[in-house]
Amino acid sequence: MKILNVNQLRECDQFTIKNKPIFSINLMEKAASESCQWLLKNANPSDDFIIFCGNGNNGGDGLALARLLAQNNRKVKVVVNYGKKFSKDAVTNLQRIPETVPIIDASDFTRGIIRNSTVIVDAIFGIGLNKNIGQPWENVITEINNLSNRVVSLDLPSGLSPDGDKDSSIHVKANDTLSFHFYKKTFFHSETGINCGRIHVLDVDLSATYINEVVVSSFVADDAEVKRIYKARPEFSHKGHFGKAVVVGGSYGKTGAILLAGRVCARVGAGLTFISAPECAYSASLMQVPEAMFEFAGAREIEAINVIEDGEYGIGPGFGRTETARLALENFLRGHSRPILLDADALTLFSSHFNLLSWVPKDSILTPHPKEFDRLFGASPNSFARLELAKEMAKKHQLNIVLKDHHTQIVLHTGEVYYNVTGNSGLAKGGSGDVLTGIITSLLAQKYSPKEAAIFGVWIHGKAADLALKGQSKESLLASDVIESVGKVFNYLSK
Ligand SMILES: NC(=O)C1=CN([C@@H]2O[C@H](COP(=O)(O)OP(=O)(O)OC[C@H]3O[C@@H](n4cnc5c(N)ncnc54)[C@H](OP(=O)(O)O)[C@@H]3O)[C@@H](O)[C@H]2O)[C@@H](O)CC1
Ligand SMILES: Nc1ncnc2c1ncn2[C@@H]1O[C@H](COP(=O)(O)OP(=O)(O)O)[C@@H](O)[C@H]1O
Ligand SMILES: [K+]
Repeated sequence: MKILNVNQLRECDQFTIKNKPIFSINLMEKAASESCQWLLKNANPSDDFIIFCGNGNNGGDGLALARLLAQNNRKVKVVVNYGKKFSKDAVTNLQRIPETVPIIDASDFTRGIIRNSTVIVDAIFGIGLNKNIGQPWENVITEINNLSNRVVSLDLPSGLSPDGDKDSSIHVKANDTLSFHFYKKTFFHSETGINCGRIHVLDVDLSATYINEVVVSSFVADDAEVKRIYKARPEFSHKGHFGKAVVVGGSYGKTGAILLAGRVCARVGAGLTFISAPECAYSASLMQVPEAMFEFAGAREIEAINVIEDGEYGIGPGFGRTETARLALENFLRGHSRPILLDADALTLFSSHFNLLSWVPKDSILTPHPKEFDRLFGASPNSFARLELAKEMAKKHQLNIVLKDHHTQIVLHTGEVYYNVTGNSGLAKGGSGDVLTGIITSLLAQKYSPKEAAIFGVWIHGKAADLALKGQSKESLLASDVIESVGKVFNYLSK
C-alpha cells in the first residue's frame, strides 16, 4: 500500500472531489460515517462521547460524527472554538448539529464534564496542521492527555504531522487512530507512533485512479504486497528447485545464534541448508538441526568461509569480531559476487574496517538494528533522520538496508522504503535477529530477489511472532517459538 505525503494527501482529496466527482461535504460525510460505524462497533454500548472539533475539515469530520452518533441514540457533546472562523464544510456540519447535542466553547471547557465512561474523540487538527498549537487548544490537549479516558483521534492525533516533520510541541496521545484511507509515515516511527495507539485505516472511497497513478517512494508491506511476492511451492519439484542456503557464524559462546538461523532456514523452505560454523558448534548443530549440513569453518572461531557452489549466504549471527574472523570475511567477500545478507557481528566488523563495504556485492542486504546502523554509518538524532541516512547509504553503496525496529524499514538502493506492519514486542529479545537472518537467507536460496527476500522475510518474521502469541505471551515468546510458527505463516498465505 502506498504512503502518501501531506501534499499528495491533499491532491488526492482534490482529485477525488473533481473527478469522481463528489462534493467535498459528501467526502466529509463518508469519513464521519465510517468513523461512526467504527465507534459503534468498538465502544461499549453505555459509553458517551465528547468530540473536540477544530475549525478546519478535521473539525468538520468531528461535527458530522456528532450528528451521526446522536442519530444512533448515543449521548454526545461537542467542544468547538468560536474564537476562529470555521472552514466552509465545518460550518455546514456545525449548522446540522441537532439541538439535543450540547455545544461547548473550548475556552469554557473543564474536565468536570467528562465522566469515566466518556470516549474522547479528537477532531481538532488533521493533516492541515501548519504551526505550533496555541490557545485554547493547548490547554484542552493538556487536559485530555491527563485524563485516563479512551482517546480516539480522527485521521491522526492532533499536533502530529503526517510526514513527521512539522509536529507541534504539544499533541494528543491517542489510544486509537482512525486514519482516512491511508497509513501515514508518522505512525511507523517510534518517536511519534507511540502517540497514535492502534491504527485503523478506514476506506473513505478516494479516487482509485489517483492512487494508482501517484508516484511515491514509501510503502506499507501489507498482506496484498506479500501475496504478490509469495511463490507457492509446486508439487512437481525436488530439493534442487529450492536452492542452497548457507548461514555463517556461531563462534564459541554464540553457537545458539547460528543454530537458530540454520533451523529457521530449513523451516522456510530452502532445498538444502548449510551451517558454516566453528567445530565447537558441530555436535549441537547435529542435535538441534539434523536437517542441515555442517561446514567446518574453524576451531572455536570463524577462520575461513568455504565456498559452496550456488550457495546463497547469510553471514553474521555469532560470527565473532576477532581479526581472524574479519580476515575470513574479507577473503570471502573478495571472491563472491552474488548478493548476500550481512548481519550482527559481520556488520560490526565493517564499522572498524569501513573499506570492507566496497567488497560487498551490489544488491546485498544489511540487517542492522539501530545501534549497529549508527556504529556503521554514524549516529542520528532520531529515527526519521536515521531513515534519511539509510536511504543515502543504500543508494551510495548500492545495498539494501533493513533497519530493524518495531516497524522495520526495508530501505532499497532504488530509493524505495517498505514499512513492515507485522511483529510485536515479544521479539524484543536476543535471538530474534538471528531468526530473521535465517529467514531471508532461505528466501534468497529459493530465488526470491533481494528486494523480495527482504520485504517478505521481515513480514514472515513478524507474522510468525504474531501467530506464536496464540500459545505464548509477549513476555514468554522465544526465538524458537517464532521458528515453530513459520508453518502457520505459510498456511495463512496459501489459504
Ligand atoms: N483526505 C481526505 O480524503 C479527507 C480529509 N478530510 C479531513 O480533512 C482534514 C484536513 O482538513 P484541513 O485541511 O481543513 O486541515 P485541519 O487539519 O482540519 O486544520 C486546518 C485548520 O487548522 C488551522 N491550523 C493549522 N495548524 C494550526 C495550529 N497549529 N494551531 C492553530 N490552528 C491551526 C488552520 O487555520 P489557519 O490558522 O492556517 O488559517 C485551519 O483552520 C483531514 O485531516 C481529514 O480529517 C475528510 O473530511 C474527508 C476526507
Ligand atoms: N518491539 C518490537 N516490535 C516488533 N519487532 C521487534 C520489536 N523488538 C525487536 N523486534 C524485532 O526483532 C529483531 C531483533 O533483532 P536484533 O536486535 O538483531 O536481535 P538479536 O539479539 O537476535 O541480534 C528485529 O527483527 C526487530 O525488528
Ligand atoms: K485529529
